Amino acid sequence: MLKLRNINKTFFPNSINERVALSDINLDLDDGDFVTVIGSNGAGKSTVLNTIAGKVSPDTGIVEIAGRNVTRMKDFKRAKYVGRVFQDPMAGTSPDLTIEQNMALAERRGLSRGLSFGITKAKRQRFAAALEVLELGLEKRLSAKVGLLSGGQRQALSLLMATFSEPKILLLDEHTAALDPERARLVTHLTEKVVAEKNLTTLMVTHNMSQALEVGNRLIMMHEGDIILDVSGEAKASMSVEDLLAQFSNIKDAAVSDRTLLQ
Ligand SMILES: Nc1ncnc2c1ncn2[C@@H]1O[C@H](COP(=O)(O)OP(=O)(O)OP(=O)(O)O)[C@@H](O)[C@H]1O
Repeated sequence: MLKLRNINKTFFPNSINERVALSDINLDLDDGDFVTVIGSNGAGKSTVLNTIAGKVSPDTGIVEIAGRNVTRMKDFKRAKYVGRVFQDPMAGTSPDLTIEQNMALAERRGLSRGLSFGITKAKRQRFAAALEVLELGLEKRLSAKVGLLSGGQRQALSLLMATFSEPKILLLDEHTAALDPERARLVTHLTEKVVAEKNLTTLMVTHNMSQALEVGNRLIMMHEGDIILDVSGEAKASMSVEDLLAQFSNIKDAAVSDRTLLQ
C-alpha cells in the first residue's frame, strides 16, 4: 500500500544550518498495516510523515501509494489518498464552522472546491451515523460550532474527518500527546476502532513507548534519519518498554534521550 524507496532529505544543504533529516529510508507497508513510529527528538519521524503527505519533497527517492508514484504530486492533490491528524486539536478542524460544515469539507477533500457546503438531509444522516461510532453524542450536535468542543472531542472529530473519505494511508502525528491521559486513552481507543473498521493502512508517531507497543501490528524506531528497528507480529506483542530501550542501546550504543525515555 505504501512504498518508500531510498528517501533522502537534507534541510539547508551546504550551509551552516544543514540538517540531514532522512538518510536513505526504505519502508513497505502492507494493506491494513498499523505501524507505530518512535524515536528521539529530531529523529526524522515528522519528516517521514511530511514526505508521505507531500508537505516535504525528498531530495532523492520514490514515494508510492497504492501502486501509484506520487513523489512529485502536490500535497493538495495527494490529500485524497492521505488522511492526517496532528498533535494540536485545533489543527484538524475549523472552530467557526459547525460540526456538519467541517464534515462536509472533509468529505470533499481532494475534490474541487465549491462555494456552498451543500448539506442535504441524506448527508446529515450520513454524518450523524459516522459520529455515532465515536459514542460522544456529537451526532446530536451537528449544528454546534466546533470551537465549543473539548480538545478530546475535537481530536476525535479530526480523526473521523481524516478517515471519512477512506484514505489509502492514515498519518497520525502524536495525535494524543496534547490530551490528558483519560482523553488520550479515549482517542487511542477510537483510533483502533476506526482503523480496524475501515482497514486503514496507518502510521502513528508517538513518544509514548507503552502506547507504541500496545497499539498496531508493527513498530519502527527511528534515530538520526534512519529506521533502526522494525518489529511486527509476535515479536512486537511480546516486547516490553525495557526490551525496546535495551534494543535501542544495543543498536546505537546510546541511551534514549529526553521525552522518549520519560514516557
Ligand atoms: N522544515 C524544516 N526546516 C529545517 N529543518 C527541519 C525542518 N523539518 C525538520 N527539520 C530538521 O530535520 C530533523 C528531523 O526533524 P523531524 O521533525 O522530522 O524529527 P522528529 O523525529 O519528528 O522530532 P520530534 O520528536 O522532536 O518532533 C531535525 O534535525 C529537524 O531540525
